[in-house]
Amino acid sequence: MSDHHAVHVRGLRKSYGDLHAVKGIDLDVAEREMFGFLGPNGAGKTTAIKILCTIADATAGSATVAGCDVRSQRAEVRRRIGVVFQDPTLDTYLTAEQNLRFHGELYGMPRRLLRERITEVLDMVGLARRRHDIVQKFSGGMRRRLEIGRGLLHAPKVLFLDEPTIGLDPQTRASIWDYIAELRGKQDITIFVTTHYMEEAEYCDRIAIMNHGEIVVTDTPDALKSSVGKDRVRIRTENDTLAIERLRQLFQLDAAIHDGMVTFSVSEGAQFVPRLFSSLGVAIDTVTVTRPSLDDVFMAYTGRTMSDTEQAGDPSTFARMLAKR
Ligand SMILES: Nc1ncnc2c1ncn2[C@@H]1O[C@H](COP(=O)(O)OP(=O)(O)OP(=O)(O)O)[C@@H](O)[C@H]1O
Repeated sequence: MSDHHAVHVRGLRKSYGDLHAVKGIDLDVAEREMFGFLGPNGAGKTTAIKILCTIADATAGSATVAGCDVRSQRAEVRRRIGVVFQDPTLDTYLTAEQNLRFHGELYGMPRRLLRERITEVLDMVGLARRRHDIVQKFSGGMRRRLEIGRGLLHAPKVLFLDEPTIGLDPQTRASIWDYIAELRGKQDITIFVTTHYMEEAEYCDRIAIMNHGEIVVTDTPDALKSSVGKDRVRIRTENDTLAIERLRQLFQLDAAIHDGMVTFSVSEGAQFVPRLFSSLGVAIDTVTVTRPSLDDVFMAYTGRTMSDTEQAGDPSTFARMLAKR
């Protein structure tokens, strides 16, 4: 039922001539969920988001956003969404406040409400003290935060963020995600975000992995990681040979020494550790548990790693780069 979903998509397709960018995807995003669209360049993420934001028309299929049909209720959808796209769209010669005011006026927000909301969102994205500074003086991270604030100005039900951290350094990326995560605590909002950074998908409640225009799997990051394999446990013990022997006897686990530590794979590693301590009968000095990464997940579902797909030089991406020049 679309009424109970912030985003409800069935059989969505988009073709550019012979190129099938989105090949009939189904998707449900719950209200207040942080939902991630993950995939390499050219997977079709931006195309799908553009359709949901009413910027592009679908070739086939249906979609509702905040309960409104993206085809027949465009204006209603637009009023209910906030959008932050990859390409910066701030007026750098205007101040932070002027950028926000301009946007609010475009949305026909009443003057008093607009003044209050500008104060609120600048506070929310940590730019209250830079309100009257021109954007030209802002760092990349500050600009992106201002764009996110602008996307929130008219109190949207659903916020779409297309690669919100692209081109930013790792530290700034982490701080942008902190702001996004904080937002959820403060606002009654659904966040739909695309990224091709695996580690960023960890922030999402659920993620859909998109590849070649199709959604190959949708689940929570934890469930996806559990689905692809076991955790790796490494222990340093008083007597490694005995520890290996006991692991085999007690738990039927095949352990070996790697980098000076007894290493083995087991499901639910964190839950296994207490049993290990209580039953092994060999003193353990240190223990580390490593979960499978989302890179492992991507590999399992697509047969290649994210970096493989980027290094292979997706010709469509290259064509777009040329087109942008
Ligand atoms: N306007 C367009 N005309 C023709 N082809 C397009 C157009 N927009 C996108 N494409 C193609 O559709 C495919 C999907 O592109 P899309 O931008 O949706 O991918 P993406 O997953 O968002 O990638 P990125 O991470 O690079 O943004 C690509 O092959 C791309 O070249």
